[in-house]
Order: sequence, then structure tokens, then C-alpha cells
Amino acid sequence: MAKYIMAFDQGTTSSRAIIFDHSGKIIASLNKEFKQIYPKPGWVEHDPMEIWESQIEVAKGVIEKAGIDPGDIAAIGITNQRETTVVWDKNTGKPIYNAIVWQCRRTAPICDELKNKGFDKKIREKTGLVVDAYFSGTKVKWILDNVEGAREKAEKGELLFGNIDTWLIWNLTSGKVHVTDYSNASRTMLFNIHELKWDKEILAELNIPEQMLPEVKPSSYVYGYTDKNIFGVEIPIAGDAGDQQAALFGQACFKPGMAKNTYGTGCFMLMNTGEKAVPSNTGLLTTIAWGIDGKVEYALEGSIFIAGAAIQWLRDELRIIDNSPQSEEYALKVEDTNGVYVVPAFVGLGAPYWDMYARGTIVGLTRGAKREHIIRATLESIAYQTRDVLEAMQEDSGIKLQALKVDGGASANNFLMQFQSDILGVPVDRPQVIETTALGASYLAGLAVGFWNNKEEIEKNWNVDKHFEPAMDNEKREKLYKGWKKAVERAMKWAEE
Ligand SMILES: Nc1ncnc2c1ncn2[C@@H]1O[C@H](COP(=O)(O)OP(=O)(O)O)[C@@H](O)[C@H]1O
Ligand SMILES: O=P(O)(O)OC[C@H](O)CO
Repeated sequence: MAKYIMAFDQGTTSSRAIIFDHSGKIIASLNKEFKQIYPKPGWVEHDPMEIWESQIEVAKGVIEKAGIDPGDIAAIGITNQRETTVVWDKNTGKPIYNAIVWQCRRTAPICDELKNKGFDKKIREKTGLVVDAYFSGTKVKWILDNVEGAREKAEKGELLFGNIDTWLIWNLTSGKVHVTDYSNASRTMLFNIHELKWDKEILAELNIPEQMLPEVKPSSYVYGYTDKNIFGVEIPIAGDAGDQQAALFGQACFKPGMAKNTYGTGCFMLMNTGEKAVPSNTGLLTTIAWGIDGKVEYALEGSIFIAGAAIQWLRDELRIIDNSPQSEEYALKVEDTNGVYVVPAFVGLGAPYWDMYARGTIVGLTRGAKREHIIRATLESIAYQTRDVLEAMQEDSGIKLQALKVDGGASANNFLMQFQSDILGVPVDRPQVIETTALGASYLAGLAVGFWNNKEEIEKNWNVDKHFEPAMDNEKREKLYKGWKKAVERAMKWAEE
């Protein structure tokens, strides 16, 4: 019997492939960063061919690194940066435009129009989402409206739309399977999360032909098999979920009330709400967690657009650190931020503010402000944003969180995790495997092919690495947080015409 599962974790800044064994242990992992394209301020694109090529390169590389035979892989699970939009020609297989990334703000005016018409309320009800340039719907419309001949071709059925999961599965399968899963569909702003189908009224409003949309399947399901020319064998592709939902699954948050926070490019807190789609009154999203075992389960989500990406900004743009882990070293060289707050609203602000026109701000600078303070304030901004969404989530769900499960690249930062626990006043638990996104995709794939039998078996694989207890007194906590709220006010609406 095949001994491993391979996950493709196609993230915002890198493509990653990881091979897991039955105990959920990482056998080998390989990562490749790819180009971020910023054609204008606030615009973000990726080259879909580079995404595909980098993903295949790391997949082949990780098999070699692990020293295993492709025939030893029982299934592949796919997980992806969500919302990022690719439109391609069905006949040539070539994208007609770069992928418009979830962070891209170019469709803010289309969103404003929807809001002005009052159509946003309908969208909120049907899709669980807030009208924002974040989601795929307005991105598809933009491509159809702006790429020459696109709309005509789409109407003739010659173009296909997909998020990155769909794009990868279409390229991987010999039969060119055009599918997505419930969790990804729920991020398009085109999918009715209650009726579980593409919403004709929204499609008509955005003028998007339904025939270009993928078929929506469960998250644990055999969608197809890899073309033999890729790995030399046909491997079932059996799991598909948006990366944040996959992380919720990988953290074994299977019961209502269980929550996790993933610190990657952005930061995403999700709470399982079971078979109930809980509406939010605080600016959170109601989203599909996954479709499995013949049913769909929901989650409440707080989406923070910039988290680890702010650390990359310190490294690549400000060039005041050489690598991400160094941020911890510098942060610990000072006692506090000396009154400095960084609001990394580089692409607007997501939950709970939803301000497409907010922009990054540094406030509280004095003559004594050093790079250590700015670095520390940048790390702290990740924790403050998390507190914003945790408060919203507790209010919407009526559940007081006993502990927060964390994961993702930046959760490796012990300073950040301790400050997180301090500023929330809630313990933080980091598991041994922080690659829970990939792990969740593996679990979904493994369940579909009988590699794992049930969720109970998977739950036993979760082990804590480090537990962080709040160590800050309440007065200090609230004083610091008050300063953050003031800083956020300064960042809001900055880029509004
Ligand atoms: N030790 C660290 N401290 C702070 N940030 C870190 C650290 N290690 C990684 N990061 C940040 O985490 C992000 C990478 O995490 P990852 O989970 O791989 O993200 P993604 O899936 O979004 O590409 C990067 O933005 C990086 O700057
Ligand atoms: O690339 P990540 O891991 O930051 O995830 C991006 C999210 O899926 C965007 O919604």
C-alpha cells in the first residue's frame, strides 16, 4: 500500500510541496518563491504559468528529496491562496491575462458601484461576504471588461475561470478536469453558500457567463488523476480546499467553537460553526469550511490582509532585516516600541474594518525611534490585528475562546506569539507541525482514498510544540490596544479620491 500523501500548498508568495506520512509527520518539503508583479500602486498580479511551473518543480523535487517512488504516493491534496483569479483559453490552455491576486485593489470602483446600488446587502446574504475587491467576482468582471475580445470569447464558451486550485487541477489532469471545491467557491462572491450553487442573480449583475465557472465538488473527493507524463504514474487528486480552510482542518478544528489563526502572508482566523452558517454583525465573513461526508460545514472568518508580508517588507523594501526570523532578534533588543505603531494597511484593511482605501502608516515617531522599534511595532501590528478579529469573532459567535491554535510561517516567531498571548489575554498553542495548511489538504485527500479512515484518527496526530500564557497586566494591555485603535484611524480612507 502507498505510504505517503503529497500536498501542494500554492501560497501567495511561494509554491510548496510537502510529503506526509500516516502520522502526519513531514517526510520532505520544498518551496519556491515566485515573482510578485505590482503594475500600479495597489495592483498585484502573478504569472499563472510561473505558478504552475514552480508548483510542478517543487512537486518533482520533493519526491526526489524524500527518496521515494511516485508510486508510493496514495493521493495529492491541493490547497491554495484563495480568491486569486485566472481566466484562460480552453483551447490553447493559455491564460488571457495575469492572475489577479486577492490583494489587488483595482476593482474597488466596481465594488463601490455595487454598494451604491445597494446590491451589497444581497451579496452579503447570499455569499456570506462583504463586498470588497478581495474576492474573485469583480476580478473576473474586470478581465472580461478590459482584455480585448474576452467577453465575446467567454460568451462563446471558449474561456474558463478558476482560482489557483482549479488552474492546477486543470493542468495536472489528462482529461483537463475543470472543478473547484465548496470552500474555494465560497470565496468567489458568486456562490450561494446556502443553496450551494452559483448564483444566477449575482452572475447577471456582474455580467459573467456561468459556463466559464468550474463544477463545485466536495473538498475530499477524487477529482481526477495526474497525467502520466508528469510523475510517470497516475496519482489521484483527492483533496481541494482554500488554504485557510485547509489549515482549520489540519489543526483538527472539527467541532463548532474551535478556532485557529494562520500567520502567513496575511493572517486568517477561522472558527468552525458546524452545519450552521452564522451571519456576522461585526464585519467577519461567513464562509464554507469544507464539504465532506456528504455535508457542508461553515466557519466565521476574520481576514487580515497583511501579516508576514509586513516582515517581508522590512526585509525587501526597507531592508532593515536580512531575513524574517531576524525580526525576533531585533524586537527583543528593545523593551517596547517607544510609542511607535505601524499599521500595515498596504492593500487596504480587511476585517473588521473593510476599508479598501486605507494605506500603510507609521505613527508615534520621535527623534529616538530606532529601527528596532519599527521592527517590533511591525510584529506587534500582526498581534493587534488579530485582537481586532478575535473580539469580533467572540461577539458574533457568543463563544469566549479558551486558547488560540496558531500556525503558518510567522507563528515560528516566539516574540510574536508571546506578545499575541499578552495582547489577547488568551493562551496561544502552537502545534509541532505549523504547516497545517498542507497537512489539512493531505488529510482531505487521504480521507478520500482510505489512507485515513476518519477524523478521530486524524485528531490523534495533533501535538503541541509550545504553549504561551498571557503575562501582561490588564492595564498595560488595554493602554497599548487603545493606541493601536488610534493608529488605525489615522490609516483609514487615506487613498480615497
Ligand atoms: N520567524 C519569522 N518571524 C516573522 N515572520 C516570519 C518568520 N518566518 C516566516 N515569516 C513570515 O511568514 C510568511 C511565510 O509564511 P507562510 O506560511 O509560508 O506564508 P504563505 O503561505 O502566505 O506564503 C512570510 O511572509 C514571512 O515573512
Ligand atoms: O497565501 P496565504 O497563505 O497568505 O493565504 C492567502 C489567503 O488564502 C487569501 O485569502
